[in-house]
Amino acid sequence: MTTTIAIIQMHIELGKPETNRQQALPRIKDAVLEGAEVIVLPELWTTGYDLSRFDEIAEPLDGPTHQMMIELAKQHSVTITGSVAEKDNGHFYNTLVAYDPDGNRILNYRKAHLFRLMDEEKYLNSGNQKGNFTLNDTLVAGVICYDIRFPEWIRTHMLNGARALFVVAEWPKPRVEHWRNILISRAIENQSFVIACNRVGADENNEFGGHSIVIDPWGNVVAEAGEQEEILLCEVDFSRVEAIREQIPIFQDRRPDLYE
Ligand SMILES: NC(=O)CCC(=O)C(=O)O
Repeated sequence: MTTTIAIIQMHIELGKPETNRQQALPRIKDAVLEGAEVIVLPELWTTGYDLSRFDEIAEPLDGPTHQMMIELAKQHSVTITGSVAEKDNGHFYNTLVAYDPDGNRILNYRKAHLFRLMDEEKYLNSGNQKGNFTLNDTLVAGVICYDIRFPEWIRTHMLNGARALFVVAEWPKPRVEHWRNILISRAIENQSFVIACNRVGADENNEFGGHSIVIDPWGNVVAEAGEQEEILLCEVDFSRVEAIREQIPIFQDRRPDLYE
């Protein structure tokens, strides 16, 4: 059985949550019309990296962005995911959430590795929980941008049994080859689907690279966007993971006794 995934590769207006929500809306509706069952939005898709204004624009987990995601999920019977600037008890987080078709929050993952090159460590707290969640009956994982540079972090999610890695990002254009190569490596070494959404456009400091991508557990790129706004659609059959994990049983052949 396949699942239709839609990756919304969009521009994000810096520090303008309501504008970004309104700009995402028609794209999400188009994705639904195309048959999407799972909709993936970028990292910090309502605020961008306006970190110094998070006191004004970050929201608690019942804020307007979450209400919108819940309503869309219920109205269109889809799962919807993306990271949102979170404010909790005076602390700020870059938090990846997912809502199922009943509007239940099935993922609440705070970015674990903060990216110094974009000043995250100055403004944000890091999370310390994994991003595993269940999509229909399939265990998957969700992480945020810089997290993909830490193969051991991704591996811990895969050792829990995840069959797919969802990634949301604001990944700058000058390093887009790192993005592609790291994601392909994470797919091959974990024999997992990788479903990754990057933004496009620019803010005051960075131009972003697009190239949202879907990679199968053999490492083949099965769908890839360009550098402009785009809805990237892809059918994914999560059951393909088993056959590849049987053919080359890396999870059985691991030698954790040697790795510490
Ligand atoms: N938003 C991010 O975490 C960017 C990570 C990045 O650009 C990298 O090179 O790593």
